[in-house]
Amino acid sequence: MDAPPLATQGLTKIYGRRRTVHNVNLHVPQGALYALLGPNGAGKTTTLRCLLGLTRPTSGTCLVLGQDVRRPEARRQVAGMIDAPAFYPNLTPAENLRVVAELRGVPFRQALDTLGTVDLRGAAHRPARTFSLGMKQRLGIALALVGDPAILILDEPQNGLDPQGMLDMRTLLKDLQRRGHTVVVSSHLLGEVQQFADHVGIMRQSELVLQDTFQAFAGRAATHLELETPDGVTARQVLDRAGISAQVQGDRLLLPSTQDQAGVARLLLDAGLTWTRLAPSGTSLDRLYFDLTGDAA
Ligand SMILES: Nc1ncnc2c1ncn2[C@@H]1O[C@H](COP(=O)(O)OP(=O)(O)OP(=O)(O)O)[C@@H](O)[C@H]1O
Repeated sequence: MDAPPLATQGLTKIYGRRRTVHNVNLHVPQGALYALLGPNGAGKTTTLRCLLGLTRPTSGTCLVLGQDVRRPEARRQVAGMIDAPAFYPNLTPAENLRVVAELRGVPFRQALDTLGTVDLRGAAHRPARTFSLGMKQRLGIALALVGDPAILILDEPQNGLDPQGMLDMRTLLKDLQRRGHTVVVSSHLLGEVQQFADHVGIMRQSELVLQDTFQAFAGRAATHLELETPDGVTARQVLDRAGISAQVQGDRLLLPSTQDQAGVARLLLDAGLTWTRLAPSGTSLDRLYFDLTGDAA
């Protein structure tokens, strides 16, 4: 089996007498858009710093495509942005890219293409100090993309952004994934992460307390599968014939949460039915997150 793009084994970091990361076994699958969630101080940034090879673990290892991140060939596969984006504010994006391209031995033309990916081509020749926070974050990502690393690690890229900036960042993250990058993003905003991540790891007080696909995580919160369809009576008959008991609640049907969502969708489609909503619901995800972390989402 191929090694996953990113993994940690027993990752532990101790600063002085303070244990910041304890025995974390992260597993980030190929092509994932993985959110590392947790309240402030949970140990997310330290974990990401170790994954980027910026901080040496006290014990345990960080593996990039199966190799220790401290090996140069592993380091070349992973890039990112920790805390604030790092660039020369008095230089333009094009000038910043030239500096990074030279450092990484990448042709300048190729480096310049990253501005298209982050939608900053129109601002290529403006000093970066004049940028909004969202533009600065996107410039930071463009710089990380120089050399086309397989894996991107971004520490709270949505922090401090206004709603439009958040939306742009969400779109960019999905686009990076579509372009084939494996992306890891830390956040303390469950509501945001819910809108883009397909995998989730949750940290609390230095430990990884949950790691799963987002769908499975959401499934833990669900007590039932909720179906809204303009043709509830026929839908109920179709489900009944397939041995699925559905309760009627107002204009919705509630199915057991154990039902396979894709299977139910297939049944409805085969019967020529449409629906406006088919999704797990029940205990709120916020509640589940709070129970896991003690943090209000
Ligand atoms: N270089 C350091 N020296 C000493 N303590 C540190 C250092 N870096 C982090 N810590 C401590 O480790 C704990 C975890 O910090 P970390 O930044 O990894 O958490 P986080 O989950 O990213 O939180 P935040 O969202 O606030 O950045 C914090 O209490 C922090 O003060």
